[in-house]
Amino acid sequence: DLHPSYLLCCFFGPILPFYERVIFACRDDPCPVKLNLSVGAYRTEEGKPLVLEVVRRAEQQLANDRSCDKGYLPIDGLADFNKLGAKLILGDDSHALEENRVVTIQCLSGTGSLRVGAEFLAKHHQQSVIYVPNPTWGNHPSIFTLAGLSVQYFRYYDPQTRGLDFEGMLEDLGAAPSGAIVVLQACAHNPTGIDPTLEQWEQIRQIVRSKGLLPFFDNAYQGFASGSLDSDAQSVRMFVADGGECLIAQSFAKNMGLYGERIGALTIVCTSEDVARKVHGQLLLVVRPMYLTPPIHGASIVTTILKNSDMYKDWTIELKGMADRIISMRQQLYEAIQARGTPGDWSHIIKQIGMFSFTGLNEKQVRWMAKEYHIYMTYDGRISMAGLSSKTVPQLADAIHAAIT
Ligand SMILES: Cc1ncc(COP(=O)(O)O)c(CNOCC(=O)O)c1O
Repeated sequence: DLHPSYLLCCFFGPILPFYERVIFACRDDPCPVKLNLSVGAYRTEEGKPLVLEVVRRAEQQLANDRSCDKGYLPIDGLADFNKLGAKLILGDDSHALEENRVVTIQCLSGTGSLRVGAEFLAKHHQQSVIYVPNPTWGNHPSIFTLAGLSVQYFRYYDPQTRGLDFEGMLEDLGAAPSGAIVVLQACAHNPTGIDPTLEQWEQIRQIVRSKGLLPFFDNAYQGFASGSLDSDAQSVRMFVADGGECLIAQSFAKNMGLYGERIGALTIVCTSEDVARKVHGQLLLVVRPMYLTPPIHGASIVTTILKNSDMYKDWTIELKGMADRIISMRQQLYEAIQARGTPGDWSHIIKQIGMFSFTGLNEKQVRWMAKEYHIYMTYDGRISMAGLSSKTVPQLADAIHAAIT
């Protein structure tokens, strides 16, 4: 009969994911000019979180609407949200939507969509092997393993070129067993910031289809990468257009700034309306014992914005503003590094896209920069470009120069 505290101590051992260790080290650093570049959330030029103006207007409209209540949503969430969210990623002219081959259910943001999809696949898909990029978002392996899938990796990042290991990726996908699930980050790859070109996506699509692999898109940054919702959806739409099956995890955390509302959706594109109907029923059986029904507020905000053409337009303007600020930070950091004559080719800083940049700094250099310059990033050298501002770019460029030379 183990004493309860003994059990707890077994669980809360010293091993914290490196992500948390960096967060705590930064939090505990008393330096007034410390710089936290490890958090994957947008910050303004002033370093503050951003609530979009259009979100505030939508919330005001909801607050004034006396017909709104706080009753349970259905298990699959807010119907209008599901419909509008599916159109956002698949496109207004999607044949899959016209042919009723699409199932979309509201889930707890991107993470919840990935988990529900993984639980569904573990239960119904004939292959339990799921391939993820190497490297990938740190939470992917746990989400899929806990759902009962067996995680394998395909080559993705080439440390020599600090770019995509495209040949290695194709070779690994070509060697995957038929029916294996393949996780593809739709845009703004986390942690590398490296996306395939459209031509490369087409080659990836051909090998996935020819090998009978099942694509599972993680679409956490639509519109946030390039500033265009349609451009950032091209990889997904390329696959859906060929009539094959795929899963898509959607998040409104980054592109609508709704991190804490936990609003997202899982879309499964099927080969027929009849299969879609059966898949929908099975998804309800996954969700009900997991969390019964999803939260209403975030879904109401997104639906209010997506169904009102003026609010939708205003959202796209604010969204492009966030993407443009990050792109500007990339350009400013690259120029500051160049101005210091820091050895090496740093063009990957401006070639990469989205929230993150894989700097190529090693763990020793990252730890030294934290100690000497109070600059914090994950130990794999990933920095959140959203954490930078025009004022702090010189501080980071100085630190990189000192760490390299
Ligand atoms: C690729 C990817 N998928 C999914 C998600 C999940 O996002 P959410 O569940 O908030 O929608 C995220 C969120 N990233 O978290 C920040 C970080 O890596 O520091 C993500 O990056």
